[in-house]
Amino acid sequence: MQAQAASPIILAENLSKVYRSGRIEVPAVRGVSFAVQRGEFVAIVGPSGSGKSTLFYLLGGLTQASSGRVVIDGVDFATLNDAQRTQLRRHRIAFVFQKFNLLPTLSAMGNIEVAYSVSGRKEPLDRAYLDHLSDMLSIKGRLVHRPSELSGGEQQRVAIARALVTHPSIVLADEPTGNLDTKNSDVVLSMLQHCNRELGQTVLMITHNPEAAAIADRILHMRDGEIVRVEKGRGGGSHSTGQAETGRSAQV
Ligand SMILES: Nc1ncnc2c1ncn2[C@@H]1O[C@H](COP(=O)(O)OP(=O)(O)OP(=O)(O)O)[C@@H](O)[C@H]1O
Repeated sequence: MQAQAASPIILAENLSKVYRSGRIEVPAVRGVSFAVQRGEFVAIVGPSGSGKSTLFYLLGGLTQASSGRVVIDGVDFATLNDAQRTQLRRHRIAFVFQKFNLLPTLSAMGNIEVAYSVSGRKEPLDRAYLDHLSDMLSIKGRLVHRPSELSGGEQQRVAIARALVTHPSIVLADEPTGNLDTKNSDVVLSMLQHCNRELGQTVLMITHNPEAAAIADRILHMRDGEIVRVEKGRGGGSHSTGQAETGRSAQV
């Protein structure tokens, strides 16, 4: 495979994942190659079962590829042991999921603090930045409450603050607006846009929602475990170069 001039922050090369259950094999991701440039906003869309979440887990190092490789900022996941992989994930990547995954016994603030401490950063939590995020996400007055006392939209906004307060270089979001009404979806998408445009963070978002996908620089369409089409989004960032070789035919 040809080397690329610009080094992508995320590189997937000939990536495949086959789930095996007894004698049954499900090829969920089939030979996918693409690159995401630093500061790019990429959306992944596709019908249910097309392999979006599996690709997401592979890119985040949450599951191991059956073949092919994922390289994050020059580091190949396959060269790392479990502890190193966790370390890379915690330092570079923030995850946002459709289900907010907040710990029920802790307040919103407690959730953010625990996640920050688990992230293993040496510097103390940036309270001023958290204040800024809380303002942007309109959750300032809600941080003392437990998840059960928050609406779904508020819970997701807390989850976004929790993800962003670590200043991650990559934000991976799996259906972040999937459980939200339009108003809350708009807040979440604006926040992702903000961290991409103003803070230069790389965002990769899976979505079923064409409106949400349209804010990206690039939209990758998946079907049957493959990327079948690449489309330019409204984001129009200037980063969409340097696709891996096999993704080139679909490049915009
Ligand atoms: N743990 C698993 N074991 C076996 N098969 C799985 C597993 N997880 C996913 N699959 C199968 O892999 C294929 C891709 O699933 P995946 O969840 O990645 O798709 P998706 O595009 O994210 O779907 P959705 O939009 O419905 O979430 C599907 O056929 C699914 O049934």
